[in-house]
Amino acid sequence: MTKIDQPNQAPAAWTPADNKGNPGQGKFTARLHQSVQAVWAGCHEHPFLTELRSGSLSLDRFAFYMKQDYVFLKDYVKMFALGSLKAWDLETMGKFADLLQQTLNVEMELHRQYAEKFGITRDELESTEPAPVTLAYTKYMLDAGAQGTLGDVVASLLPCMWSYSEIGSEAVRLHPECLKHELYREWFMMYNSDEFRSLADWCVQLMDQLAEGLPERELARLEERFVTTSRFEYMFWDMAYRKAAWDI
Ligand SMILES: Cc1ncc(CO)c(N)n1
Repeated sequence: MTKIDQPNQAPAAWTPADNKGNPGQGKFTARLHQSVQAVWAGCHEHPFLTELRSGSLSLDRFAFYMKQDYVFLKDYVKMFALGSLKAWDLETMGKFADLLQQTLNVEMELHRQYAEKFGITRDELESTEPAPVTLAYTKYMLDAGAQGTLGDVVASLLPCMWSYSEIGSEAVRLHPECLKHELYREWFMMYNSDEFRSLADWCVQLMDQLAEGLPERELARLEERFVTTSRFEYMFWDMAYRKAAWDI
């Protein structure tokens, strides 16, 4: 397996299969990246992220995001449990088990501490009711993972890691002023960290490995998973900006 030299950049170009049965060229993740270009660009340019970068995002919008993200993380770690369950080799099983333990016991505690800085108590986080978009996103992802193969688990998870890593690194590279806000800077530091980048790279490489030799019918299903959770990523930003909870 080749190392991706430029983290957060699309892997080498991909060409589709021809109609004579010859497979496409290049990495599957290049095809995936291509298929969500408009969706991910929509995320980068969504007012939630443009205002977060400039520091003008209102604290109540960010607090709404933090609370829903906590709900999201609870199901996100269950995807790691599914990853461990569906993997066949000890190395991948162990990697997902590590991710589960690390996210559940370390990242979520950091999330609770970070939320406190916005005046959100631990009780408030624990008792947050999932908003419709959060519910649709997490339950779609868990269902895709539960019904499918390890490929479905990874394809559904990949936009979470890869898009956040891209958002964090592009923000710091192109909009370094995002590190000036006393509260939001921590968020950018986290998603621009080497640790998060290597997590995203690992997930990209695993996706390519799992896609190798699969028939087009299965690749198309994995692509659909990837596109769907990418669209949910967009909707999550939009939900937070509009603070869209249940309205009935
Ligand atoms: C909604 C969402 N997607 C991805 C991540 C990255 O971990 C996150 N924290 N929240």
